[in-house]
Amino acid sequence: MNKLRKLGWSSTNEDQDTQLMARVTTVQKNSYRISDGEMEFLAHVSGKFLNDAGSSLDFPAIGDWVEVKKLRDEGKAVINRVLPRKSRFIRQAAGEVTEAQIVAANIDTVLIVNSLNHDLNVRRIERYILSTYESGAMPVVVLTKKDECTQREVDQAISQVEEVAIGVPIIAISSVSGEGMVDLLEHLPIGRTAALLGSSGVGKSTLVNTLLSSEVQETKGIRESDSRGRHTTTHREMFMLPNGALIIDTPGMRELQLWQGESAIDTTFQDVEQFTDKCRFTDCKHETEPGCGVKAAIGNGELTKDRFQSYVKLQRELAYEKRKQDQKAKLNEKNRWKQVSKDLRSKYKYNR
Ligand SMILES: Nc1nc2c(ncn2[C@@H]2O[C@H](COP(=O)(O)OP(=O)(O)OP(=O)(O)O)[C@@H](O)[C@H]2O)c(=O)[nH]1
Ligand SMILES: [Zn+2]
Repeated sequence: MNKLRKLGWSSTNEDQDTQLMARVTTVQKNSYRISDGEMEFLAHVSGKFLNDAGSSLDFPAIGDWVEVKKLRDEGKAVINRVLPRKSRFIRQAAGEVTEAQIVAANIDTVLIVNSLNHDLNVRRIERYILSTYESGAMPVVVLTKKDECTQREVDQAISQVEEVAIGVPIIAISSVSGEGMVDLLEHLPIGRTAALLGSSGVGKSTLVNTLLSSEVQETKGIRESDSRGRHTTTHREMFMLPNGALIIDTPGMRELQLWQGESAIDTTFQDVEQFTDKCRFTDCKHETEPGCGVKAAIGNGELTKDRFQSYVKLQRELAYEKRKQDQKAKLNEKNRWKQVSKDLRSKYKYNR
């Protein structure tokens, strides 16, 4: 029981048989790393699970609590059930190929990370706050790189953010000087699970390292019982802080920023889009085409080049993410069917 608490097990599901419970710490291609707070297992879903699963949302995600059958000697486990989720982040389907996917589950607190020194994007923060509430988690806005700003700049940024983050804690920190870390840790108590959300370069990895560094050896907590020392090279996505809080830092959450950017691109780049609407050709690349509304707007000073460039950049990132996602989805689907048919084959053998 206590070992599960360490992993964030909460009293709301105390009627479960805790001997069978474990938490998903990493999702691999067709398998999962799970921990019961004492030992780590390589886990697969059971054949029945596969047969019963209606959609990809039914499959385990990082942060999920699962009911398992443990094969201690082998360090393996079979997942029979995913427990109801307290919160969940979903990456929405794009096109027909990609199905909605769970990115992470049972997150209590989302740290919405933004950098103070450049690019403080209030609209983006607003969007992240909304999706955090939608997921069932609570947001905390973290403004990084305080050491690079004057107090006046910090105050200004905070009051800007306050306008879209009513009732949301806003904490300015510096991973360099350590300022604000104590305030931040107040939102990360023992057994609480937090995840990081924020654009590239705002300092997410640095923040995790800073939070971990006070007693680095304790970060092994979740994985240390891997007696044979295998699988230790797996990319670590769930960390325990020295104070007992859990941090999920998964690429899935990092990609989420772009997926959400997509639906919000219209509102964020309305100023640009009013000009693309004027282009003569609907598939105008805004390069050398005649009758380009964007070129005209840049020419007469209604639109700045910089603004247009960041619009192009975001669109490019989105297109790239989408391609990557579609490819991954195809692969997943293929692997899943491979697994299903393997499963059927083994059942068939067994029945004879
Ligand atoms: N001055 C200052 N620099 C920081 C701080 N935190 C991070 N940085 C720097 O900002 C840069 C980006 O930091 P990362 O932690 O890699 O950013 P990230 O959000 O993890 O970026 P991705 O991995 O691309 O998502 C690095 O050069 C860090 O050294 C801070 O508090 N102060
Ligand atoms: Zn154009």
